[in-house]
Amino acid sequence: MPAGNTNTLFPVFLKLEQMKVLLLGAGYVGLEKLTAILNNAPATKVLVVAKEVFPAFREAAASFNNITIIEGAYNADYLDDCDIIISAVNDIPLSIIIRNDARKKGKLINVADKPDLCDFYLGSIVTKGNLRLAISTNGKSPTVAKRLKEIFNELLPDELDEVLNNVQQIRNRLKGDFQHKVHQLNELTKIMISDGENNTPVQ
Ligand SMILES: C[C@@]1(CC(=O)O)C2=NC(=C\c3[nH]c(c(CCC(=O)O)c3CC(=O)O)Cc3[nH]c(c(CC(=O)O)c3CCC(=O)O)/C=C3\N/C(=C\2)[C@@H](CCC(=O)O)[C@]3(C)CC(=O)O)/[C@H]1CCC(=O)O
Ligand SMILES: NC(=O)c1ccc[n+]([C@@H]2O[C@H](COP(=O)([O-])OP(=O)(O)OC[C@H]3O[C@@H](n4cnc5c(N)ncnc54)[C@H](O)[C@@H]3O)[C@@H](O)[C@H]2O)c1
Repeated sequence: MPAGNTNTLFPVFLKLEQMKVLLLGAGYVGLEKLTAILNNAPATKVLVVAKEVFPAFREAAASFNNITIIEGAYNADYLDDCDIIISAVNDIPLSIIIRNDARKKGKLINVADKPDLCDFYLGSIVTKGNLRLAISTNGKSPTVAKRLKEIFNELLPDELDEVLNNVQQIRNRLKGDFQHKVHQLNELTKIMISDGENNTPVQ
């Protein structure tokens, strides 16, 4: 392990729209997590189970026909027909029960705002067209993650999406073996890491 690397989280980008998410709780935190899902992967099938559904939550879900809401208490059977779980029930003993039920059934769970109970964390997300950056502070400070998102949003040019589309077109047109293609694509994109003055790649 490289010296000083204390963050052992392994980042992945899920094709959430091909999955079924169980969201437990439809209050303030539940709404934050629903919004995170809908902002990033709007066609995801989400089953929401909550004893009480807050009006703002209902309103946010209303225009999506892929969100099903069941008004009722949690029961472990709900875990069976889902791929991953996000729990926002605002009740620590219940959250521990849900986490243990998920473990027994081999399902990954995020217990909102409870790092010790999570199998994975949600990240703070920067999107420029096809480009997506996910930021985590290893759970140290979601507020800093949010600020970094704002900084990257400002810093990254909107034209990046055009660059991605252009390079993809060139990639599709390139002939030759794999190594030749890799070389061509690396030459083509060298300018992105040059200092602009003398085209020297930044080390
Ligand atoms: C990134 C983001 C994604 C999302 O949720 O979509 C996210 N939290 C966001 C915002 C945010 N959350 C909180 C505040 C209030 C200020 C503060 O407390 O700092 C703010 C800021 C705000 O809202 O302004 C409260 C909070 N959150 C956690 C704790 C518990 C603790 O820290 O121990 C507490 C205290 C609860 C309490 O005291 O009651 C824990 C987690 N929150 C995480 C993710 C995971 C770690 C991510 C990482 O590795 O950095 C992790 C571990 C688990 C998880 O929930 O997945 C989203 C950014 C949205 C954006 O980009 O705009
Ligand atoms: N900034 C704001 O606008 C605002 C507004 C409200 C609350 N808050 C903050 O948000 C926090 C509370 O939000 P929250 O989302 O954690 O709690 P919450 O009370 O808003 O929501 C909890 C959800 O879990 C559900 N639930 C509880 N037990 C259940 C069970 N056994 N089965 C199924 N569902 C169950 C509830 O019905 C509810 O839908 C507090 O810290 C509060 O200060 C902020």
